[in-house]
Amino acid sequence: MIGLGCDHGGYELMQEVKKHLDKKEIPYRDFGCYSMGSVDYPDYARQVGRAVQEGSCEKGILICGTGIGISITANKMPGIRAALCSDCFSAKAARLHNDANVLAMGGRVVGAGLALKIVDTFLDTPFSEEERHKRRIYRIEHPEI
Ligand SMILES: O=C(CO)[C@H](O)[C@H](O)COP(=O)(O)O
Repeated sequence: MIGLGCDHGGYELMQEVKKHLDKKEIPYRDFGCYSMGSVDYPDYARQVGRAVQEGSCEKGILICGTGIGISITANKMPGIRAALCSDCFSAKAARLHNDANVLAMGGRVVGAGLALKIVDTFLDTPFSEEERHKRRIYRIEHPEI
């Protein structure tokens, strides 16, 4: 299950992402927003972040205008590793190296064609399980080490 969240700046691109996931029969839960009306992105980042923290969603996709505010918010939540991506190389590395569990994108930054490729790359790439990456990820949540 993929958790989806956006603000008004990401709403249109999120509709494209939803159509794409529908075509691929990938299940998702849409936490909103549900229109182009102006909203506050922290509300949606937190709902998706909580679903990923609790395990009801395996991964999340967050979209605001730039992807910046929504990823900053998600990254303040323990256990959430949100990667703001505008290219497939970063999306792949975010999974391989960082075991990112949330993909963030900017609806005013990337076009739908590229965004859907980024989504596919993110969802299809497993974590590398390499020791150095595991150690570094552990250290993200353990600043005392
Ligand atoms: O990208 C964003 C946050 O990082 C927001 O989508 C953006 O700030 C919304 O702006 P506005 O209220 O002017 O439409």
